[in-house]
Amino acid sequence: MAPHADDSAGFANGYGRGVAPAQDLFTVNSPNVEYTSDLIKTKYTYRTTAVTQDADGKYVAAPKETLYDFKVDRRIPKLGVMLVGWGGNNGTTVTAGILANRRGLVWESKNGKQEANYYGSVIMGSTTKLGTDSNTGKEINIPFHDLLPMVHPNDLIVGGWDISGMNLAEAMDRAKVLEPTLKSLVRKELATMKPLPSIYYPDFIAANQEERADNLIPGTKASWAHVEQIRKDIRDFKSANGLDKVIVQWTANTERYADILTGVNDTADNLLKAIEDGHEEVSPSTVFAVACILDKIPFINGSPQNTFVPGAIDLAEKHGAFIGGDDFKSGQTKMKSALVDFLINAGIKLTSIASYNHLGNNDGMNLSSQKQFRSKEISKSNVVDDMVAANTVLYKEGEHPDHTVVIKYMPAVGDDKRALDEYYAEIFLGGHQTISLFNVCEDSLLASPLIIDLVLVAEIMTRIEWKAHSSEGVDAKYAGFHSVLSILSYMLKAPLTPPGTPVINALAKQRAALTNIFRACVGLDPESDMTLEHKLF
Ligand SMILES: NC(=O)c1ccc[n+]([C@@H]2O[C@H](COP(=O)([O-])OP(=O)(O)OC[C@H]3O[C@@H](n4cnc5c(N)ncnc54)[C@H](O)[C@@H]3O)[C@@H](O)[C@H]2O)c1
Ligand SMILES: O=P([O-])([O-])O[C@@H]1[C@@H](O)[C@H](O)[C@@H](O)[C@H](O)[C@@H]1O
Repeated sequence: MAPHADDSAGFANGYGRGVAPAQDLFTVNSPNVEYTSDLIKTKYTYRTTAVTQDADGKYVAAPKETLYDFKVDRRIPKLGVMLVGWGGNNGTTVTAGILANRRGLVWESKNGKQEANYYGSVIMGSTTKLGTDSNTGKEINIPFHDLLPMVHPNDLIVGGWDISGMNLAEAMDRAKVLEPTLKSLVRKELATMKPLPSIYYPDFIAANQEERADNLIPGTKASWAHVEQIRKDIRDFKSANGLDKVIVQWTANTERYADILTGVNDTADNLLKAIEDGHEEVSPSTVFAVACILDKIPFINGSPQNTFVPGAIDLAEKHGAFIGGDDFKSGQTKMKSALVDFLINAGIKLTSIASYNHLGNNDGMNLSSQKQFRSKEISKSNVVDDMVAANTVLYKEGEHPDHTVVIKYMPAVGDDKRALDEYYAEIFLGGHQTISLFNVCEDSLLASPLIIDLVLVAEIMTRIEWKAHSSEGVDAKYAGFHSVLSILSYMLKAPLTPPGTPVINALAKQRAALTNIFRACVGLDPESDMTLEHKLF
């Protein structure tokens, strides 16, 4: 989506919105924070608790301090986002939504006039506590987006690929997500947008998707030509739009899991060779991931399949490229990750979770195929594991609640997915608590803001570097965060983490990690909510 004619001013300095650092909402007054025209440099003391066990097996907890230098590039880039599956419900909805916000559109709805907004985006729609007013003692909260110099979604240039050749206006109609009055205001521009042809390996998605596959790059299994075509598409998109950076997100259909095969996708070299050899176990999403990794283009997987086979993670680490995933956490699972966190941390023993949902969009049709459903069942089921394992008072080793996930394709409800959940728990003295939820999730209107959050966070992470604080005065080199961006977990059902590191699904912990890492990058301690200033006096 080329920037709208009257938006050219938004790119005054050719480097994004040209928002001068001086316009930041706040500055930090600290000897550990230095501002230059292009950088925020901080010396940060990371405080944790190291736990060991003594000879009697008793825990010994010791405060631990690690000194880091962080560096944030304040210059906001002109950013493009390329969606794989651009012609889908999410792709068309997020594109129309960015356009509507950029233009400040207002349209008639059954409830009266509706203004464009970014509700449902944690970055654009929520606030975070900066601190406490020194005079009044009141909390000062600021828009999350202002915690760090992030790209504004109104400035995103959107493009992408789809196996369906429908232009975005026709695809928007096919999606049946948006109000006709809004569609009429964006139709003209969306009609000028046509997804690039994509790769299509029929065995990886449901057979019922074949009828829309009319916009294809030749070849039905992995090939180096496919990798090179995708790399070229990204280069051309970046050049045609005068972009500083591009981020790619998979919002195409859910694929079946790829088998993990020694000698095929277990290492970077084997994966590259498997693509060269056209191995049938390399999925389209993994081909896209490899193409992006080779050019250090951040690639995020919004679907549940195992795009990031071990060889892809190995390749990302070798190239210092960012990857993130899996599976947008938009409705039923987001609710679950908050509710289970609350119940178990309240000492209530969840013993059964039944999650049923039905939906009538194309995603639902694809998921009506068992292999694709299995990918989704895994991501929707594992979300409670960390919370259960952390509570050894309620659960013995290996014990966990019964948990079932059902998804049924019911065309009539379209994108307005119905989620029905029952949470059954043991409470005091043999009592039980039963919680039943009926949750209508307008899937694409919930997922689209997450696509934006994933882009904004992944992009700022490309402008943050760290190094261990040199005690001997010898400057170690700055480096980026680990290739696997686990900081994205708040937006994802099955968070990808660096190999061997724990998966955190508790929603509150995920948001706290995002908040406090950003706070550290401007030299502020984690927000503890202790508010001793209101408890000691
Ligand atoms: N709330 C949500 O909508 C939500 C939440 C979590 C995850 N997801 C996942 O996001 C993905 C997209 O959801 P949706 O509702 O937009 O689905 P959708 O079926 O409307 O869109 C998917 C698009 O991908 C295209 N496609 C399929 N294979 C492709 C390929 N190899 N290359 C390029 N395009 C390809 C299809 O033609 C389609 O237009 C699905 O995997 C879904 O499971 C959605
Ligand atoms: O995020 P969430 O609402 O738990 O999960 C959703 C599922 O319930 C739905 O069946 C599927 O179509 C969506 O892609 C999404 O994954």
